[in-house]
Amino acid sequence: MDIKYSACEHSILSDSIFYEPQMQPQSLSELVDEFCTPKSKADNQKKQCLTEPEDQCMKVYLRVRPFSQVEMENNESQDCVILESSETVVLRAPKLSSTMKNSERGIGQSVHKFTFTQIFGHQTTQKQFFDGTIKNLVKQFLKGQNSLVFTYGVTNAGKTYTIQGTPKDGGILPRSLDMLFNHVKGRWYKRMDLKPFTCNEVLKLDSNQVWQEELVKASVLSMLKEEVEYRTLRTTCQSSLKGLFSTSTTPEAYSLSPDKLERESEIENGFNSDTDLCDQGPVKYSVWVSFCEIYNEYVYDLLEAIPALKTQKRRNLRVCEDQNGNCYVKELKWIHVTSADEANKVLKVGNKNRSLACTKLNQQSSRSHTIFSVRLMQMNDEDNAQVLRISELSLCDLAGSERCGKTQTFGNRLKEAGNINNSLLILGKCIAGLRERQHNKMKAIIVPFRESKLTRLFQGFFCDKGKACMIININQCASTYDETLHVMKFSGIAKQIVQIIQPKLELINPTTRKEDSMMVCMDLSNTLATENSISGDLLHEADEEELDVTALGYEEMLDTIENLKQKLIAERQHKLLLEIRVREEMGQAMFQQLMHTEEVWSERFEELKENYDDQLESKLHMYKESIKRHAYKCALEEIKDKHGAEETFTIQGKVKEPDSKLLEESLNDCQSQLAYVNSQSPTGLTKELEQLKEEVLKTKSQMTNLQLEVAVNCQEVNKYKELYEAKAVSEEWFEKLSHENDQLIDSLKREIQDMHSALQEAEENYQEANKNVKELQSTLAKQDQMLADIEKERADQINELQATVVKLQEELALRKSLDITEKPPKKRFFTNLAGSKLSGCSSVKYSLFKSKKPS
Ligand SMILES: Nc1ncnc2c1ncn2[C@@H]1O[C@H](COP(=O)(O)OP(=O)(O)OP(=O)(O)O)[C@@H](O)[C@H]1O
Repeated sequence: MDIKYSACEHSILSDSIFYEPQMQPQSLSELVDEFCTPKSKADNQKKQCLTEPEDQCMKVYLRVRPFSQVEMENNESQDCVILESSETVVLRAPKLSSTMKNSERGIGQSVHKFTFTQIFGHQTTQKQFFDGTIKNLVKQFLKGQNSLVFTYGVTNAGKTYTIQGTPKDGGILPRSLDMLFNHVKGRWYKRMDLKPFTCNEVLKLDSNQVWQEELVKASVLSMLKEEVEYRTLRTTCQSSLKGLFSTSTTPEAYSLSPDKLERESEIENGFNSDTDLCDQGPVKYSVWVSFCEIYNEYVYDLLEAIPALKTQKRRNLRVCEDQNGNCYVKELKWIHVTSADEANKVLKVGNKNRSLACTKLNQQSSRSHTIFSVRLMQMNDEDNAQVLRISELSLCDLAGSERCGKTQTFGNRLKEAGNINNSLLILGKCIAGLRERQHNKMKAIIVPFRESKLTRLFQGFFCDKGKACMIININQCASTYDETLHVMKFSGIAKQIVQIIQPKLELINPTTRKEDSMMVCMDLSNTLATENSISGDLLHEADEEELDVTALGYEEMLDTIENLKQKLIAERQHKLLLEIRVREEMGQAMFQQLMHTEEVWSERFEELKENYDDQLESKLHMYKESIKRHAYKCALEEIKDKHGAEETFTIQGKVKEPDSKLLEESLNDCQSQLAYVNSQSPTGLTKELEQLKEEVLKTKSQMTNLQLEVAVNCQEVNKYKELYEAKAVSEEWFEKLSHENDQLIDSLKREIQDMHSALQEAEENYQEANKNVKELQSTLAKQDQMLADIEKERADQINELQATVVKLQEELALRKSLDITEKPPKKRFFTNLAGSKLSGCSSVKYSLFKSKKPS
């Protein structure tokens, strides 16, 4: 099929896409089914989307991969995918697909039609695809817009090919890097002392931290084990260290291919991202990249070396939130790069670690989501740099989607499969929820971003802080038709999402690095309030956020404890429910398998029974016939011997008369034999008789054999009967198992209840303790008050005493002066002195007595 399409972007709804908000789909396939709708409903949705400005709707592109040689040989080409136009594709179910079988049974249709922003056929080159899809998004990224691109499709559909491409023909990622570095060429912010932390935060690094960054970069690039480059890097690193960390490798170090040059001139002719920043002087750039993967709900840094020992685990990273509610991967390595070559090397290192991890941990690449991110920082001044803005471009290669809901595995593997696909399911829910929220602005719609790491990291791009773009990759193979159809249905809803970005106006002030871990303290209560408005889901809230409790006050701490308690309860309940669900699913799967086994055995049993019945019947019939024939022959012989040939004929005629149809054939036989006998000599007849006797003997032995066979068959029938009985026993066992399961579920429910009551009790105890604390606090306050009163009283008494002493001293001085002038008799002076002392002491004693009064 030769299809060339011009780049045009229309936003027409898929005919078969619909989301029912009231429903809570349980699996991806159910969710996908939710998206299918009768035409009338889809038309309503179509009208709604058409009211939104076209360029504000999320772009969803479709890329169809060509057949491989092997696929052609395996008859995979059955015209399942028909590209009708640059926006419309028709999927026609092949004969053996479940979709076809279902449609034959009257469930669903065998032909589906979908529309996309643009469709790219199997002959589209990497350049055509880049130009027609991501190029504009990269332009916007260079202008400061956060952008996300994610590929979605079944395994082997061409997702990695689309993102990374081949060394000779790069995909959208290397092309975006080329475009970026061509744009910033010669306008580098040469120092490494400013590092973007999130899209709104910049860290100011001191010389030691810059040195550390250089070392990290050198160690990451050295993982490629390209000796020459490693040596160059070390020299670069050493020279940069010598030069007080002032410069990095020069951006001019990489050569420009003709392709690059072409793109460069395109950029220069096509747009200038600096136009709206020109009033702030010449713009300088700094580029940082990271590469991580989400496997089984664990985030791993792909730029971190895989542990050499099998016993050592890979370090999994945490997803945290900054003060503005932006999610980021804590401790993820961000490498400062100055050329597309360096960025490509980082990509190679990540890929190497990814593939190594695959062999070591027996993972498959399609089971993890990988995210390559680029942060572009724009500054206005070399000496006193002011950060104008930071933008982020993330390219995500999602895991193959066909495992969703289809994995009929048991036990741990079932759990694992559930984990792996959870993020895809939640992504679908988020996309559906977002559309619903936009559609029903008055309603508080829950968008469960917090339910998976992937959607937590995607949240910003979906919620006013950036733009997202989806690439659907499909192959045209008949064998994966059903999965491909799911992917197509899944993608449709995304096209209806409207994305309006809040403009960033303020300059970003660099902050110093707080701690090595770059932990950001958060007011959890505020976060919770915001979160509730966003998701309303306590279940997974802030489960991994960092919280500096020392920064919180007493009341806040109590709130935090309360919140954490709630979350713990919710988490436990969620885990229990999950376990119950998994057990139920396992039980159901086992039950189905048993039912299936039973059906197969019953069918086989019936078949065998019928076969043996037929065989027995035909053999018995044969016996009867041959015995009859033999008896008749014997009878004729006897008659012939006794009465002669004439009589024999008359008897033969009589026998014939009653028209015994059964014996007609035998009689004819006998007649011919008789005629033959008549024509034969007596010796011939004797011979014939001998032969007949032999025949009788043979028939007898045959009969014995048949009897033996019947006995063997009976044994076999008994065996099957036994098997049937065994099946009944296994049914019983299964019933017992399900009974045990029920009991387990009951006990788990009881446990939940016990936990509830224990928690309630704990809460009551806690409240009582709290009350006691409050009482004690009020008593303490009263005592403090009393102490203050006593101290005040004491101070008064001391003042009083001091006043008395002063008074006495004055009196003494007065008396002394009087003594000198009047010289009264000695006796009287002492009497006076004693009298005054006594009065002073009594007052002191009195005040002391007062102060000692019990409080
Ligand atoms: N447009 C294309 N043109 C030519 N070959 C392609 C194209 N797309 C994919 N291929 C080839 O198809 C194969 C599968 O592609 P790829 O590995 O990208 O699939 P995938 O969807 O990433 O699979 P997985 O989910 O397992 O990682 C590769 O050999 C790739 O080279």
